[in-house]
Amino acid sequence: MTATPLPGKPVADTLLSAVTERVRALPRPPRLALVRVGEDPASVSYVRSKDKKAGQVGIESEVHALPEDTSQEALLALIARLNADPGVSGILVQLPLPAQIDEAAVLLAVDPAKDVDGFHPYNVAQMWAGRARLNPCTPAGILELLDFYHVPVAGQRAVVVGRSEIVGRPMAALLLGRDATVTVAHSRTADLGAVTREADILVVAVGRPQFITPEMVKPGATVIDVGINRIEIGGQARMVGDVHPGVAEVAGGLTPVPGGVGLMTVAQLMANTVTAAELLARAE
Ligand SMILES: NC(=O)C1=CN([C@@H]2O[C@H](COP(=O)(O)OP(=O)(O)OC[C@H]3O[C@@H](n4cnc5c(N)ncnc54)[C@H](OP(=O)(O)O)[C@@H]3O)[C@@H](O)[C@H]2O)C=CC1
Ligand SMILES: Nc1nc(=O)c2c([nH]1)NC[C@@H]1CN(c3ccc(C(=O)N[C@@H](CCC(=O)O)C(=O)O)cc3)C=[N+]21
Repeated sequence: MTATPLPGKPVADTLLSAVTERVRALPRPPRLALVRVGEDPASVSYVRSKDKKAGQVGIESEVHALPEDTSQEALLALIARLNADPGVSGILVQLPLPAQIDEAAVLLAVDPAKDVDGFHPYNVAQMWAGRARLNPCTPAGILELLDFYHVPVAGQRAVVVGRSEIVGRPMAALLLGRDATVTVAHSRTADLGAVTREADILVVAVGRPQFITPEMVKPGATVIDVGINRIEIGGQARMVGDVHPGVAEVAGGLTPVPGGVGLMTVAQLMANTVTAAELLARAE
């Protein structure tokens, strides 16, 4: 058996054309503020692609690139200014932040109504309660992908490997909200393979190249590979996921890397930005 490939592109394109329509229906274009601290090459490239995608769907964007040695005070001052600016509908602070900055304090400072990442504690609580309007982009994008490919979620056994605040935990919350039976596995999980083999839907966000091997997967399962790992093979730079290619021989469906979840993350950010702008326009 060979798994059905589940590419992100048709899903992202469908989501983005709906976003473009919603942008046109607004009195003025949404504006997305992208904040980056330092020059981490991955962060530079992600922020650039978010900036570019915004332009393609009619969302205005502004990139605030701050030096590596920016103080927490200076970053909080910028966020306060963006919160107060009625022209700004969404604010994203690219993670990770340099060590001198307390990430939790920064996430707490973003106006929850403009928190297009869904990382503010208020939005996190709303999400776990099953009533958030702004959900974290990667997990929300994964649900869009499952729906697009008609993968049933309600009543299914879902296993999420990884418990980060940006992927694993919110993924578990959203799957629970869709009536899956959810297990969260992590580095202290005993007999990980036995746990992952239970999954009808297996979401992998570990950050280790080709970590999930074929014997860890139930035949026919849907496998979502969130991992982005840059490695060198024979002197060639390559991007690989957290799932071993051999899993395609066992799984029923598998997302590619690149071209899978990453595209959904960026598309969902545009959807969240237009949602924030709609809420702001309604409140006026
Ligand atoms: N495609 C996309 O849009 C996105 C991709 N990513 C990618 O997804 C991956 C994960 O990202 P992120 O969640 O931020 O990563 P983190 O490093 O924050 O979290 C990794 C998680 O994996 C768990 N883990 C590590 N080793 C093992 C192990 N041996 N067995 C079981 N669990 C383990 C950790 O467990 P513990 O908590 O016990 O330490 C932790 O919960 C990365 O490759 C990242 O680049 C991230 C965001 C978006
Ligand atoms: N506040 C915050 N919000 C985030 O959403 C956030 C973050 N911080 N920090 C880092 C992670 C990572 N992330 C990705 C975005 C796009 C791709 C993406 O576009 N991937 C493409 C191509 C990747 C490439 O070519 O470099 C793909 O998988 O096909 C991947 C990963 C968002 N993150």
